[in-house]
Formats: sequence, structure tokens, C-alpha cells
Amino acid sequence: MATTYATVTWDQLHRDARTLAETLMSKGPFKGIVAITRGGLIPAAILARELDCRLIESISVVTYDEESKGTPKIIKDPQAAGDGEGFLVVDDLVDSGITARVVRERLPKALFACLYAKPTGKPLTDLFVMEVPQDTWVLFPWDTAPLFIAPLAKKATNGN
Ligand SMILES: O=P(O)(O)OC[C@H]1O[C@H](OP(=O)(O)OP(=O)(O)O)[C@H](O)[C@@H]1O
Ligand SMILES: Nc1nc2[nH]cnc2c(=O)[nH]1
Ligand SMILES: [Mg+2]
Repeated sequence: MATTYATVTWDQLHRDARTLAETLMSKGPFKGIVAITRGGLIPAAILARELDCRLIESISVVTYDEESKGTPKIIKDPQAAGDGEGFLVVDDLVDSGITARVVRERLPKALFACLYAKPTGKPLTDLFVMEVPQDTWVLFPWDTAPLFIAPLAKKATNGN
């Protein structure tokens, strides 16, 4: 497990997705977008809006499962994307690169883009917005919720 956390807010995620969209403008137009569920769904929706792309497919890869002993498995095939030619594949991040490798094998002609990349996974993506250290766990907005924290003065009064 990672030792530090990087919290990404909705605003930051939206900004980063728009930055990615600007780069992608010169790489398209795309026949469609393949979102890697579930983390790629929201980035894919933002990119689809910016790039005016209405054909959205999805692929679902399960990378950890006790019965299959960790062998990655495609549990939903992106049938409409063929071999990926003319398609953009979108995920939220690449970490070990295992998910990206499986998706690339299935869609060898697609362009692969994600928002964040850790060093090990970086070679598996064609484009990313920001690099994150390998030992950092990215907390996406859908992973978190705002919490109450006591004021400093109150903590001091309590001797905490
Ligand atoms: O490079 P990797 O080591 O494969 O890790 C990256 C993948 O892990 C996360 O998905 P996860 O499988 O946790 O599922 P989710 O998208 O449904 O949350 C993330 O959304 C990427 O798809
Ligand atoms: N939320 C989240 N999921 C991951 N899956 C693989 N690496 C990560 C990460 O850093 N954050
Ligand atoms: Mg995922």
C-alpha cells in the first residue's frame, strides 16, 4: 500500500481533464471513446463533451480476484471499438500498468490517455497530464468526503 496520499478535488480533476482535452484536439477526431470502468468514466465524459464525441464504449477489467489469483480479466468487451482504430481509450490513472496492458492488447490501434501516471505505468499510456510518485495513493473525488475537524483552539483547550 502507498505511504502518502494525494487528494484530487472535483475542480482539479475537471481542470486536468480539460488540459488533456486540449492536447487531444490535435490527435483526433476520434470515432469514439472507450472508457475503462469505473475510474475512466468521469474523465471520459468530460473529454467527450470537450471533443464533441458521442460514441462512448466501455471496457471493464478486473485485476484482482481471489479465484483467478490476480490474473487480469476483461469482464465487459468494448465491442463497438473493433481493434481500437480511431478510438481514444480513457482511464483515470496508470499505476502498475496492468490494466492498461490488458486494454492495449485488446485495442492495439487505440490511443491511450489518462489523467495521472505513476512511473511504472507511464510507458503504457500515450498521454497523461501529471506524474505522481509510485508510493503515493491518489484519492479521487469519488473516494472521499469532506469531514468536520475541530478548530485548533478547541483542540488546545482539550489538551489534544
Ligand atoms: O495500473 P494499475 O495498477 O492497473 O492501476 C490502475 C487502475 O486501477 C484503478 O482501477 P480499479 O481496478 O481499482 O477499478 P475501478 O476503476 O473500478 O475503481 C484505476 O482506475 C485504474 O484503472
Ligand atoms: N484511487 C486509486 N486507485 C488506484 N488503483 C491503482 N492505483 C491507484 C491510486 O493511486 N488511487
Ligand atoms: Mg480503474
